[in-house]
Amino acid sequence: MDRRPAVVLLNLGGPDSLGAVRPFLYNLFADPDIFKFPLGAVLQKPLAALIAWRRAPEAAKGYAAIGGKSPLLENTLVQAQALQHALADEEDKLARVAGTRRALPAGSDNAPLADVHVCMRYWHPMAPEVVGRLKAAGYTRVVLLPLYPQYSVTTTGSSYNDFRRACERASYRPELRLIREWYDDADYHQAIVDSIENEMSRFPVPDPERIELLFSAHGLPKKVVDAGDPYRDHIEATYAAVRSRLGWPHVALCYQSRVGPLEWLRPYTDDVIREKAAAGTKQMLVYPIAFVSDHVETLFELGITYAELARKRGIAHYRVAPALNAHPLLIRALARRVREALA
Ligand SMILES: C=CC1=C(C)c2cc3[nH]c(cc4nc(cc5[nH]c(cc1n2)c(C)c5CCC(=O)O)C(CCC(=O)O)=C4C)c(C)c3C=C
Ligand SMILES: [Fe+2]
Ligand SMILES: [Fe+2]
Repeated sequence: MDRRPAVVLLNLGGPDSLGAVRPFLYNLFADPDIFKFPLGAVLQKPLAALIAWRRAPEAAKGYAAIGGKSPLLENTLVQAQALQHALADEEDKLARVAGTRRALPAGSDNAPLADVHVCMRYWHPMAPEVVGRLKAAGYTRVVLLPLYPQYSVTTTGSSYNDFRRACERASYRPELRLIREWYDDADYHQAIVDSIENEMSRFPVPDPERIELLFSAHGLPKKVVDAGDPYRDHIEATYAAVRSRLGWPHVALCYQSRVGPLEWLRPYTDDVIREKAAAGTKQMLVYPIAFVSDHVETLFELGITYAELARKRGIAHYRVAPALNAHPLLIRALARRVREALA
């Protein structure tokens, strides 16, 4: 039987309990695409175990503060479901527009263009189990769609390598297509603008002239960018596009979530919060520009840690816009990219 293709949403994954924090961190630090230890491949795993063990108690505090686990899987599953619906509507609409509504399988008036699955990099469901399911179901075409709009070897690159390795190990050879990046999508930009305008209305003085807007992107060690990773260029292009669509006067781009002793992309979000506070900012809105799903770095780092910092420094009204999650314009952007990949 010639099956519909599969679309696999790729995301980072997060611990589903406090007990899972350490093994999740181990999986992350053992990945040479995200963290290459200077002492070479032999020591990667023991050092990953050591760092995971040292970092786990601190990291667990963040997960404890947001309900004892990462909400990333739930949020990604909601996105998968929304995309599944969008692909069904798309098929229906396309067939009607073309005047060639094809005979669809019995009982599925709105058969979707593809079946949407989720695959996480560092916590379940991970590539070996997802690949096993796809193989058993007999998919011969698989589109990989990272939920990272901007490409980095540490995120999309790592997930792609991991997925391909799992296919090889399972002797599974579907036609694989990777949607490498989609930071330039106009619907995605408009979704961000909508979300910012919506959040603005919650300030006591809902006036862009009176709000400092920070676009906070996940950071990356500077040496990764210096070695040619396009992530910073993609972030800057996203920032420029959204900024010109939005037209607000007081905006800045900064980078959060640095880990370890290396220098990361600057300016750091906490430094910018301090600077703006010192300059007298009273209303601040933070938009998590590199994330399309809420998780520990938006809910805890931005929503709790930096909120406390801002308040202590005198910023009376500090808000974080939620990530897009299942915003209809985001889902439309994703559906269009899938359709293009399948064309
Ligand atoms: C654009 C997205 C991301 C990039 C780029 C990225 C790079 C990167 N991250 C680490 C280390 C950690 N990341 C952690 C959590 C985490 N990272 C991302 C996204 C990007 N990371 C997400 C979505 C999450 C949250 C997952 C969740 O639980 O919901 C963590 C764990 C949390 C913590 O201990 O702070 C670490 C560690 C590095 C080293 C890196 C680039 C080299
Ligand atoms: Fe990260
Ligand atoms: Fe992080």
